Amino acid sequence: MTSRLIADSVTDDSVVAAASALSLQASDLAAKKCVPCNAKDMRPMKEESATEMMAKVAGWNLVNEDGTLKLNRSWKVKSFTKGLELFQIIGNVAEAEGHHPDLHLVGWNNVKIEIWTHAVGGLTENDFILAAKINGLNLHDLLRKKSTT
Ligand SMILES: C[C@H](O)[C@H](O)[C@H]1CNC2=NC(N)=NC(=O)C2=N1
Repeated sequence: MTSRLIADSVTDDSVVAAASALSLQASDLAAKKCVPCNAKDMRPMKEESATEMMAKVAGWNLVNEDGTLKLNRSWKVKSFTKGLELFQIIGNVAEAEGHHPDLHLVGWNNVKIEIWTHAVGGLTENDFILAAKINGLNLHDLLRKKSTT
């Protein structure tokens, strides 16, 4: 499986600059509700549109995994149990939205969250809504300092 980083909202200057201008839009995104993924007309987002959306989800990466666009973000947590707590907090948001991330906890304290719309095999606005909602969570007590990678 080859995974190619396309853009991340931390190091890409143009995205960071846009992010400050769009930070208001980020909260707009977090206020939206995910829609059921079984709509027949649902199509995966093009890479260009996804890249434009990255400014609204600070800290997330856009990757292309063998043709499937995905969002991901990693953190180091303070302990294995804090990692499980983080999964539960994010899981509650996912259940409320009816839209779910892939949760990885490896090497006891390395958390990686991947989000994409499985029903269409790529990214939809649902994925960005979920990422924006996750960004709105207070995970401070669970994360090791300097834990966003
Ligand atoms: C009907 C309902 O929207 C689907 O079962 C949902 C559940 N959660 C989901 N989550 C994600 N990430 N992708 C999906 O396609 C998906 N489908």
